[in-house]
Amino acid sequence: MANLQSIMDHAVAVARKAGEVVREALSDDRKVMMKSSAVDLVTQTDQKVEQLIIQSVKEKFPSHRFIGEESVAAGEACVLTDDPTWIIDPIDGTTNFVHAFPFVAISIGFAMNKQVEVGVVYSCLEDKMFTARRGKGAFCNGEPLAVSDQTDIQQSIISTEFGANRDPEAVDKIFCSLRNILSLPVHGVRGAGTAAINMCLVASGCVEGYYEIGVHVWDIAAGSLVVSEAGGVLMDVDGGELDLMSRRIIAANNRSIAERLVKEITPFRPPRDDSPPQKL
Ligand SMILES: O=P(O)(O)O[C@H]1[C@H](O)[C@@H](O)[C@H](O)[C@H](O)[C@@H]1O
Ligand SMILES: [Mg+2]
Ligand SMILES: [Mg+2]
Repeated sequence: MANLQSIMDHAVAVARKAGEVVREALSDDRKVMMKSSAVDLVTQTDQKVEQLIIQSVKEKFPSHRFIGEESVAAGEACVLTDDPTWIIDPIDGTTNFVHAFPFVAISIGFAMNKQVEVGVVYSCLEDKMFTARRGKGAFCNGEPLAVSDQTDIQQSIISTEFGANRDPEAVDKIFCSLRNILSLPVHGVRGAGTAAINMCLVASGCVEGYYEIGVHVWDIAAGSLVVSEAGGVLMDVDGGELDLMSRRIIAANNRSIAERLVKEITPFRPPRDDSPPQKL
C-alpha cells in the first residue's frame, strides 16, 4: 500500500525543482518544436522536466507506472490501469512558456485504482503550490482553498481554452459554445492558457466554471482533485460522469453552474487518450 503522504511530499519537492528549471529556461533561447500540428508546441524544457520528474519518482517508487505527456508523444502507451500511476504534465502552458506569458504550471497527479489520490499543480511563475489529497482538502501554499458560492451563472466568470484543434468543424463548435455562454450574459470569459491553472482558479474561488474539449489526462488529473477537494464538482461536457481519458471536462464551483454550462456547450468527441494509435 503506497504511503500517500510520502507521495505528496515527493510530488511537491520534485514540482518545485521542476519549477526552478522552467524559470531558468525562461531567460534562455527557447527552441520550439511542433508535435501534432503547427500550434501544438513542445520545447526541450518540456522533455527535460518530464525526465527529471520521472527519474526522481523511479528512484523512490520503482514499481510505479507513468503517463507523461512527452513520453506519450514519443510513442509510449497512454493507459490508466489500477496500478499506482503518476500522471505528469511537465509544462502545462507550453505556448505561454514559449511567449513568456506568465502562467505556466507543472502538473503531477497520482492515481490508484484509476482514482486520483494526490494532485499537485505548481504555478511556477507565480510561485503558487496547489496541493490536494483525496478526502483531505485542497491548499495553495498551505492555505485552504474553497470554491465560490455563486449559483447564478450571470454573476460568474467562466474560463475556457481554444486548444490546439484547428479543424473547422471543431472550431465552429468551440465558438458556438463560447457565443452561447458569453451571451447569457456572464460577467466574463477568461483563459489562463493552461488547464491546470484554470482549474486552480476555480478551486481558489475566483472563477466559477472551467470547461474544455480537447484536453488530455495529464492536463486535468492533478487539477481535478484540487477542484473537488476545494468543494467543486467535475463532470463531462454532456453532464455525465467525468472520464479522465475522454478529453472533455467541466470543473465548476457547484452543480448548478456546471449543469448550466452543459446546456450551453456544443459537444464533440476528440479521439480518446487511451484509443489505439491511428495507423498511417
Ligand atoms: O500542451 P500543454 O501542456 O501546454 O497544455 C494544454 C493546456 O493545458 C490546454 O488547456 C490548452 O487548451 C492547450 O491545448 C495546451 O496545449
Ligand atoms: Mg498540458
Ligand atoms: Mg504540457
